[in-house]
Amino acid sequence: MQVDIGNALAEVATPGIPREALDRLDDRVAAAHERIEAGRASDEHGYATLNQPANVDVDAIQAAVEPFDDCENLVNVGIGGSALGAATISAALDSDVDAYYLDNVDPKWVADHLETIDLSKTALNVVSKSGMTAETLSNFLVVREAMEAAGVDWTERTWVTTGPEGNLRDLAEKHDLPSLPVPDGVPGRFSVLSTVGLAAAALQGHDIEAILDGARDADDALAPSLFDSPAYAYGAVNYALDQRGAGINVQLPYAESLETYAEWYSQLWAESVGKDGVGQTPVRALGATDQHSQLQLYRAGPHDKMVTFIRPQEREDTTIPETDLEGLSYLGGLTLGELIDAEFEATEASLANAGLPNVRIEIDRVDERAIGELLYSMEAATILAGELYNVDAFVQPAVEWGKKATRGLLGGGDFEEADEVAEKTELTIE
Ligand SMILES: O=P(O)(O)OC[C@H]1O[C@](O)(CO)[C@@H](O)[C@@H]1O
Repeated sequence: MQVDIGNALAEVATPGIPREALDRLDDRVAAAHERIEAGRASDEHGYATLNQPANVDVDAIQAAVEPFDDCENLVNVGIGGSALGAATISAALDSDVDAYYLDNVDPKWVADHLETIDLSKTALNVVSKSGMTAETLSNFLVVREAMEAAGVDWTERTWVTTGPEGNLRDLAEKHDLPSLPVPDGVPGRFSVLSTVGLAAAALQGHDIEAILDGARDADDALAPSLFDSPAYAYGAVNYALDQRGAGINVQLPYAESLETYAEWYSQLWAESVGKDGVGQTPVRALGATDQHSQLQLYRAGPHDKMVTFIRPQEREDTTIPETDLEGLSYLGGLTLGELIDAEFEATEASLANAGLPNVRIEIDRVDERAIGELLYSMEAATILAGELYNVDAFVQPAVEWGKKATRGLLGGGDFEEADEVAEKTELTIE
């Protein structure tokens, strides 16, 4: 993986990072790296994330999914870190198994899926670190009922990935379901390179050893200087630009297979650094599509953002047929890969020309090893940024109020503010 930070420097960008400021920041990166390495050495909560490749029991994962190797579909019920990592790998890589990620509790969306998926040929993976998440348990109960209605023995089609306690662990024990543990000391959003992300990948026939090899490549590339470490360079530049006013970071992958990656990155970054009034806001976008949507704002709007361009250096390709269409004959004989790469470079140049800071991330190709390297690198970048922001990157207390309010509104628990859940003045426009 390569990270080009040239378009984030003050020589070309506003806001930009003066080179001497980056040199000073590098001293903080070195100290942060030392802190991270100490946390890894003692398998400290959160820092243990970066030890994942060595801690994954690949044989246990393969054994857990082996009973389902006849399935045509995977339904993964989970939300947040219990879905987005596995979904990122599914979206990136080809498989004969159709994977569906039921994370949201949109009733029509869930019902439509259950009407179209042949549940008799489906493996159900229920994933929840806590085993208590309302969306996940509700969707599991709905899918189980649909399986029963379809005459499918759900206990023969289900495995569970969860912590040592909670409703899902109880369910697995009660029905003797195959189950996988979630790793200790790894917050859900950081758990893709563990059972949480890799079991679904294994079931889809992906080479999880190659994914872990890519993660090891990224681990090997960590160094006590941002100038020697692509992952730390990215985390440090995001932080430094945020400090200078680029409070938004647009994730702009130029590959449909990386669109879900932008969603995964958004949770990873936002839940990790969004604390104590600080934290850059990740925005999910897609190239070339958003050149016809948001680019106007990126180039001519406020310079309160940076853009992260991501692309594979190698692509499968398709030739554009010759044409005599007025003004478009130049496209004939080119390939769609040449076109999207030209758009990538032209859009990057357009933003650089307008002085908007941007960073280029390039991976070799969209395959297991490169995906593993990208995912691990972003985990390391986020952990480094947490050190630079001086926040605890491994908790997410701000999500709890809403959860309690939801339970309070539904009678699922005491929540004294329930009747003040949405304080607003009456000004409804009809
Ligand atoms: O895996 P669980 O415990 O169901 O949590 C799902 C998601 O919910 C959160 O805890 C936020 O509410 C995320 O951090 C986590 O990835």
